[in-house]
Amino acid sequence: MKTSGGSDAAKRRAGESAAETVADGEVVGLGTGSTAAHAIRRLGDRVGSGLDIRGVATSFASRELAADCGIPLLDLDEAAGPDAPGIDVAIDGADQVAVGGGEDDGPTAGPLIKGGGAAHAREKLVDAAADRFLVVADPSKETPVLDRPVPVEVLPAGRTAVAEAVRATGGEPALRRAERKDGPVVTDNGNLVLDCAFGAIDDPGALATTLATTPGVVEHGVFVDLADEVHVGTETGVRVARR
Ligand SMILES: O=C(CO)[C@H](O)[C@H](O)COP(=O)(O)O
Repeated sequence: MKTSGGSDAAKRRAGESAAETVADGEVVGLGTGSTAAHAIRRLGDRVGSGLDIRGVATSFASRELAADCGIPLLDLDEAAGPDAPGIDVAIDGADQVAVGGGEDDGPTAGPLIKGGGAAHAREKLVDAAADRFLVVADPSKETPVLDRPVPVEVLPAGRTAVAEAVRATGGEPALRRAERKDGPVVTDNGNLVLDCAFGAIDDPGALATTLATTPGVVEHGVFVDLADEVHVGTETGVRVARR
């Protein structure tokens, strides 16, 4: 399991806080990464105590962990068809989340960057299909303005064309390389990832549209208008920002 960012205790508080909101009978999208893994483990504990849920995994890694934790699983196709149960809630991590001031009603949940684990294509399918999407994060992920490189999953044959298109919009693409093998990271879908630096992203919606309409792009890691709640674990508790 890839880990990143803040303390494991903060990630655990965030993941467990979101897992506690899941109710009996729900279908639950299971995110990817070290923070979402805490939510999956907590859900596994609750299943062991009688909670009746079914999970929809967002990656090979989350499927393996959920199976190890005893969570019954559905494929996304089984969960999302016209006569299917749908997804009640998804719990997933983020590499960066824009959290607004919200002085009267508390902090507000804004857009995200995801894909540090190269799972953002399936994550977006599952998170967007859910009635409630809960983001779990530690404080190192919060920012007023998104500025991390955006992971862009590309068809291998489109790698150079997409890189040129990104440069034409002022971005700087870098092919993600594997740490434990010579060569690139290959996603669960058999594609490559370009991490594209744009500096401060003043208009995430516009960037999302530009990337989504670039031929060769399978999916990008800008998630706009999807998060309903952001559970931020701290060293002492959990803060929740709402949409
Ligand atoms: O988007 C993701 C995977 O594609 C992860 O949710 C994101 O990278 C956060 O991971 P972590 O909780 O380990 O910091």
